[in-house]
Parts: sequence; structure tokens; C-alpha cells
Amino acid sequence: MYVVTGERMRQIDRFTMDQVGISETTLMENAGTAAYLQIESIVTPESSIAVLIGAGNNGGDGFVIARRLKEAGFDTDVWIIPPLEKIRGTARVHMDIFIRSGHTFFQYEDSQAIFDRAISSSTYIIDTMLGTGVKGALKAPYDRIVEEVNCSRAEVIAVDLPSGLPAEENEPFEQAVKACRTIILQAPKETAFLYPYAEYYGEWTTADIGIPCKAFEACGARSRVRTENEVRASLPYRKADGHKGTYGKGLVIGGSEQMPGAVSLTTRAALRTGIGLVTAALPASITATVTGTATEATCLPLQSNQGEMISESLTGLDLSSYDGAAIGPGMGRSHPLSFSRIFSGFDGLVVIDADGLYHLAEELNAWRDGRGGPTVITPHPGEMARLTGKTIEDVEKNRFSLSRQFASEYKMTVVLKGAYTIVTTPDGRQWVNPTGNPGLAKGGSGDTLTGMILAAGLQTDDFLDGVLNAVYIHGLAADQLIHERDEASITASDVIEQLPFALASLR
Ligand SMILES: NC(=O)C1=CN([C@@H]2O[C@H](COP(=O)(O)OP(=O)(O)OC[C@H]3O[C@@H](n4cnc5c(N)ncnc54)[C@H](O)[C@@H]3O)[C@@H](O)[C@H]2O)[C@@H](O)CC1
Ligand SMILES: [K+]
Repeated sequence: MYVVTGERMRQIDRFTMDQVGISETTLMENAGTAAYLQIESIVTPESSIAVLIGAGNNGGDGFVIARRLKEAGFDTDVWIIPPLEKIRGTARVHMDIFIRSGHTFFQYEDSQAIFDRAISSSTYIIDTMLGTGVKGALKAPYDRIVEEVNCSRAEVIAVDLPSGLPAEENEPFEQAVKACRTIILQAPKETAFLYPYAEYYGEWTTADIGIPCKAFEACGARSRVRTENEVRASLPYRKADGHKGTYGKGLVIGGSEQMPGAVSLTTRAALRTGIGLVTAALPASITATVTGTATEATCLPLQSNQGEMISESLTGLDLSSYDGAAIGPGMGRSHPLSFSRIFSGFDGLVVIDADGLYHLAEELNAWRDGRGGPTVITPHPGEMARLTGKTIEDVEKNRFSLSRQFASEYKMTVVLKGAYTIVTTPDGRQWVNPTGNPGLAKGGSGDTLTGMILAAGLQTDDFLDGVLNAVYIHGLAADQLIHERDEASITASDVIEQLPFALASLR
């Protein structure tokens, strides 16, 4: 499933019409019919339904939906918001079909008092006022109508986008329909995965309107949602004749006297994700935290100063026997550390997280040309802000474009965490992760994910599949936990102990 901006969707629509040969009239018929079929499965024969229609093609979809609802015998009032002469092009074609099919409508400008009563007494409102064509602040009368819709007790079902909401990141908006559900046409728009926009969608589904994949590819769509089927298809299987070396040998570098637990979580998560062998490189004084909680791991005790590992012991590490390393969890920031020196000559997978990102930010330029092996960074928005020199607000407003820019500039795979984690490769491909819940917003979650990424990245032919699977399964385990527990009380350790069940559910 692709994720698009409004502009990209327009290009894809245009390609489908001009190059594939499906007319806009057919696309609109498909859109309205696909949306109707979903609406029909939600409403009941007793429902009273108001369809609100705007001037553009979103309104055109509304005419098809309204025609289908009326033909099926649902109690449906159709409200055309703009003056009739404003309805042009393909929307006009579907308005004429609606009228010639013998159906009637109300005009908002003629009967505002009846409109107010209809809005307050309907059980469902179908919002087809504005879609991807919205620009700027809502003009009258849409501003007033949106307020009224948001105050009504009706269940609001928006089509494509809640009216007033932009489709892409970093677009300001003041007002939009707060939908209970949104039926998104063909491909989710970026704002479905960004807050605060995402709250306006309510629950959402997509409706296939018949646009071929080729149109997305031809128009350069590069963002997708990672699907469960893709995860299943790329999960590694244990070979009958495999041995521990077959499933990766990883080194976890982290921990300090102030933060001894992080490295233990990372190590345990790597083991539960199937890594063959894992070693924790940590200050000698905290070795017991790992040996006591992850008996299967080995330790590499290192010299420390003020409780944190020092540069000399890290640059002296012999990495040649490891397939990959994760660095950062709980390691502290007191001593300057050069990761480009630590990993110089190492061509295995490197995952950098937490305090590791602090050290990385200090010498970013050294990473511009990439390394011999893949590098994955896993920043939360605060860490991404520091890496990019932006504010957290800027990062949150531009999650798609900033990730893409950074991944390309520093040749790293960026896992930008948050509700809907986004994974971006240096060549600009992007995946939105659909799993996870607010229970993961807790210390230790990131350390766990880092261990999972290291382990999964070492077990798939393409490390990227491992990264995407780790992000998906981390969220899935948390989602499974909240079936029976309160999301506020789940911990990173719970997530690690859930991994065997989450993995089994995908096999
Ligand atoms: N182009 C296509 O091939 C298809 C488009 N589809 C639908 O078409 C929609 C996009 O259609 P349009 O590009 O016509 O755009 P919209 O239908 O979103 O809206 C355009 C209209 O909104 C008005 N408008 C814009 N900003 C406004 C504001 N701030 N306040 C008040 N009015 C405002 C414009 O004057 C224009 O009349 C999609 O969201 C989707 O629902 C579907 O029918 C499927 C096929
Ligand atoms: K809409």
C-alpha cells in the first residue's frame, strides 16, 4: 500500500487517465461505489443519512455515493453546499447522472434552517465536501458547516480526507471535520500517519478505485505501509542443519553505571529475536546486570571512567569476529567518542541508538560518504532534532521529508520512531510502520528495538527486511500485550517476553 501527498495523487490520477486510459468519470464512479459499499456495511436500514457535497471532485464522489444509497432505499438527504453553477467537469457529469436517475437534493444556500435541523437529527453524515484539493483556511460557508458537523451527534464518515485537512505534512490548517471514520480513496495520504492530523481521520480504511500499481511506480511514489504479509514473507526460518553461527554474531556496546539496564534490554531483545550469539561490551563494573538477566549472552568487560566506557577501550575493540554491532543504549555522554574510528574497517551492520546518536551528532560529517557496511540509526524526534539542527516541532511536522533528506545525505537507514515509525533508506524508499501503541512510550522501548534490529538485520538476506520486520514485530508484541493488559502498565521487558508469541503469530 503506497502513501502519497495530494500532489502525487493528482499525478497518479492524471497518469491513470492519460496513459492507462481509465476516464475520470469511471474513476469517480469506482470511487463512489467503493466508498458506498463500505458505508452500506456500516449504516442500518433505520439510519438517516445526510450526504454533504462540495464543488470539486470530492463532491463528485458524493453524488455517486448518494445515488447508490438512494437506489438501495436508505433514508438519504443530499445537500449541495456551493451554488449549482460552481459544480463543473466530472463532478457535474455525476450530478447530472444523479438527477437523471430521478433523485432530488437540497441546496444549502436556499435552506440553511432545514440544514441545521438535518445535521442535528441525522445518524450518519457523509462528508464529501473537500478532499485533496483544499487550499488554505476554510472559506464560508465551509468554516461554519465544519463547526456544525463537529458539534453534531451523528457518526461522521469522511471520504478520502476529512474536509479541511491537508493531505501532506507541514501544511497548516485551522479547522477540519473530525471524522469517526474515513474511507481513503486508493492510497493513504501522509497526514493519516502524522499527529495532530491523524486524529481527524478517526478509524480509517482504504477503498480500491482501480488505479493500477504501474501508475504509482511511474509517478515516483516511494513511500509505503509495511504490511503483515510482507513481514511474514520475509521472516527467516531456522535451517535443520543451522548452527549458532548461522544466525548472526552480534556485539551490543552500551551501558554505564548510571544506566546499567539498557544494555541488558538490548541484549535480551536480540536473543529473543533469534540472534545466534550476542556479546555485550560494557563497563566491567556493571557486567552482573547482563549476566544476571541474559545468561545466554557473553560479556566483554571494558575499562571505564566515572562509570562510562572510555574512547581508548572502544577504539581498541576487535570487531572482526562479529557480523554486526549495536551501539549506544545507556552508554552516557561524558567522554567524547568517535564512532567513525570505532567502526573504521568494519563492514558489518551497525545500529546506532540513544546516547550513540549524541556521539554521532558530534562528528556527522565523517559519515557523509557512508561506510563499507549498512548503518541504521533509530532516533526519536528529540534525537532527530539534534542530528538535523531542527526543533522537535519541525521534525514532527516534516517526518517524511526530513527522514528522506537525512538518509540520503548521510547514507544511513533512518528509523524515525514515534506513533507510526518511518523507515527510510539512503535511496529514498520509505515505509510507515502500522503497529504499536502508546504503551511503548516508556523508557527501555528503544533499547529493546535496537537489539531486535541488530538480531533481525543479521538473519535476513537483505538487512533492510530485518529492520522493517523488527519495527513491525516490536509494535505487534505491544499490541498483543494490550489485549489483556492496560497499555500504561506494559514494560520493555514485557515486550521482550512477548516476542516468542508475536513471532509465532506470524509464522
Ligand atoms: N482526479 C481524479 O481522478 C479523482 C479524484 N477523486 C476525488 O477528487 C478529490 C480531489 O478533487 P479536487 O481536486 O476537485 O478537489 P476537492 O474536491 O478537494 O475540492 C476542490 C474545491 O474546493 C474548493 N476549495 C479549496 N480550498 C478551499 C477552502 N479552503 N475553503 C473552501 N473551499 C475550498 C475549491 O474552490 C474547489 O471548488 C479527491 O480528494 C477525491 O475525493 C475521486 O473522484 C477519484 C478520481
Ligand atoms: K471529504
